[in-house]
Amino acid sequence: MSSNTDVAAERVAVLARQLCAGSASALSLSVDSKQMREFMTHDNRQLRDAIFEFLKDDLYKPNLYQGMMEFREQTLQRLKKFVGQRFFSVRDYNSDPRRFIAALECLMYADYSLAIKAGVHFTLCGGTIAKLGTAYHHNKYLPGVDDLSLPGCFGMTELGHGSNVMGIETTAVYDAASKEFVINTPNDEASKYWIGGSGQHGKICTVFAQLTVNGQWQGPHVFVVRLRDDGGRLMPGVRIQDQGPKMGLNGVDNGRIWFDNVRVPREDMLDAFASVSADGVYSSSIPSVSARFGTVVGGLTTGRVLIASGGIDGAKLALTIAVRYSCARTQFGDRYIMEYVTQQARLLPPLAQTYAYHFALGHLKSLVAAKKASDAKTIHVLSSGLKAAATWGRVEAMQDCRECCGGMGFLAANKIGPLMTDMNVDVTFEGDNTVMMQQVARALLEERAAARGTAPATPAAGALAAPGGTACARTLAGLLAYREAALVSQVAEDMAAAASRADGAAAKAAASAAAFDRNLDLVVQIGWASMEKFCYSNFLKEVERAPPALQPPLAALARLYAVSRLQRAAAFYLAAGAANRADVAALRAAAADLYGQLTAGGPRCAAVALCDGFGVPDHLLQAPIAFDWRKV
Ligand SMILES: Cc1cc2nc3c(=O)[nH]c(=O)nc-3n(C[C@H](O)[C@H](O)[C@H](O)COP(=O)(O)OP(=O)(O)OC[C@H]3O[C@@H](n4cnc5c(N)ncnc54)[C@H](O)[C@@H]3O)c2cc1C
Repeated sequence: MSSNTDVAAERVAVLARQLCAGSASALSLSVDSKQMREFMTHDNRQLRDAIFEFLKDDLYKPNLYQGMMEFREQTLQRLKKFVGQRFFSVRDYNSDPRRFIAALECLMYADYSLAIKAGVHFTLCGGTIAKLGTAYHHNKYLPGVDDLSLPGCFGMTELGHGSNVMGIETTAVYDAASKEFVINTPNDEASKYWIGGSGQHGKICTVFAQLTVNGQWQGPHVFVVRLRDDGGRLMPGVRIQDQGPKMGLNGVDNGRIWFDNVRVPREDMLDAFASVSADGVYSSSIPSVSARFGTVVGGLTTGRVLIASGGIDGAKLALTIAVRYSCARTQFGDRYIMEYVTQQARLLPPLAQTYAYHFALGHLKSLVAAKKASDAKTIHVLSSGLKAAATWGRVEAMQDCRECCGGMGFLAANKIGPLMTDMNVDVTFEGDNTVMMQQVARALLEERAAARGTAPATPAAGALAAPGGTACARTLAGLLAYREAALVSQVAEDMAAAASRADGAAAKAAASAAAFDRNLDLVVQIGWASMEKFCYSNFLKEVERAPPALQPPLAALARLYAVSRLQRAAAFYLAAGAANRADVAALRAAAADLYGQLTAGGPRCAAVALCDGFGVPDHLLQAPIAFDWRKV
């Protein structure tokens, strides 16, 4: 290829060849799981293999009998031993984000508490210092993050302010006489709440506080605050209450923090985007408080990427266990339980979806690694939407996997149950999912307003029921795109109508915002529709990119992903007139056909090989039923 134009032209041609290429229907699909694993591992293969090998250490074997305090100590020891290997550095957060992400991703397979304790320390604390700090902070703190001599916390949330971060009340007032910031918790609702690692072990915390300099409020800024001294004693003015047992994730010591006139040296405000001079002059290249705050939190998307990744990897673990078990377990004679269509309908769409999310995340990580300023908005929107879709998808997939393993799914040794409770919080932290989906919808509504978009034309019903309809990628993609456009249009028109009835710019903005809130149910659906449209089109590109032997099973999974998402939204398409009863029946038939292809062959079927293609090492899969259910 001689130029970018040629590359783009070839890409379009390749995709066009794929669209409506017809059904690749076959009785069964063959999958080389080793080749699939290699294809699925986009980056840092050697690093991942080395960490997986290291995690064979006995310290990382599950201990299901210990209490909370022992679990916390074990998690700390696990983290210390991992850190001692120096697989990566917190500096990779900026210089090699994919390496940083890959190293932390691997921990999730060993234990979610370990992954979160490491994530809070390296990503939320260390990454914030790396991203929002400058050379002074890097030199002062990052070595202590890398060797864990300064266990770190991230202090954003307050008792009264979770999703609304701009509303935090912790204050930081600059005292020019002492050249220090004075940090205070003005009331109990302003106490920092849920702060991971602060209950017992944390020594430093990146604290978000409302900054005032010379009586002028400048909005939230981030300060590195010492919580405990080298001996682990609380610093003057810092009060911490251990939050005790939680629903899950009990290897992490969450705490509640109050600050009472805590003095922080002027240099310890993270100053990549704003600074305060010794004599108390505030300066920033970003003039408005809201834009400044947007830039600050916009730089911290890696945490969200890792939570999305954890959700996807959690689904991989649960699906590998449940699919293997379902293809080996017999019931009512010698029928494998995977032969029941109910079992297939609960396990195979999540399998397809997990592949779709894995590839979507790969795309997101490549955007993060490319570090182009022009991608900032896309990264924000995609990381928000994918975090919500992947974690909500994980919740559902794991519950289905648990049920599909019958009583065995309830046995803690079989891993799915404990993982479900540990991971349950991923729909909430790093941005509540409902609020995350709003970010996606807001971006689309803004784009539509800027483009002065109009309502999309409704596709004619009957396309899916036509010959080859459900095998036509263009038809499937078109319907997914239509749902996004139609929902955006519906909400945009309601917001515009509300604004047109109000007088004056402020009243119009308020009326429009109220209409947005009235439509929040649709707004969340916009988020889903947008992720489905993106994940499917991205999946098709991965099919084209795959080695020829992998293309048929990947194409079948891509098709199942689209078909199952359309099935879910059948009521929408019927109500819109974009589908009829025959279309809905065609979707059901297509799903059944794909289930047949994926499960033909019993224990050696494509579904098992596709789970093996996720590449979860056996020593981290652990669940006895994933190997021989008769030997639990
Ligand atoms: C185990 C755990 C660990 C955590 N670790 C940390 C940490 O280390 N550091 C840190 O700073 N924080 C941490 N958090 C806090 C976490 O980020 C917050 O819990 C999260 O941001 C949600 O805030 P909230 O709990 O106040 O819920 P809320 O924001 O009060 O949400 C409650 C409900 O209200 C809904 N809601 C809220 N606003 C809207 C809206 N605008 N539109 C529609 N619905 C809305 C939500 O969808 C949700 O259903 C942790 C939380 C947990 C549970």
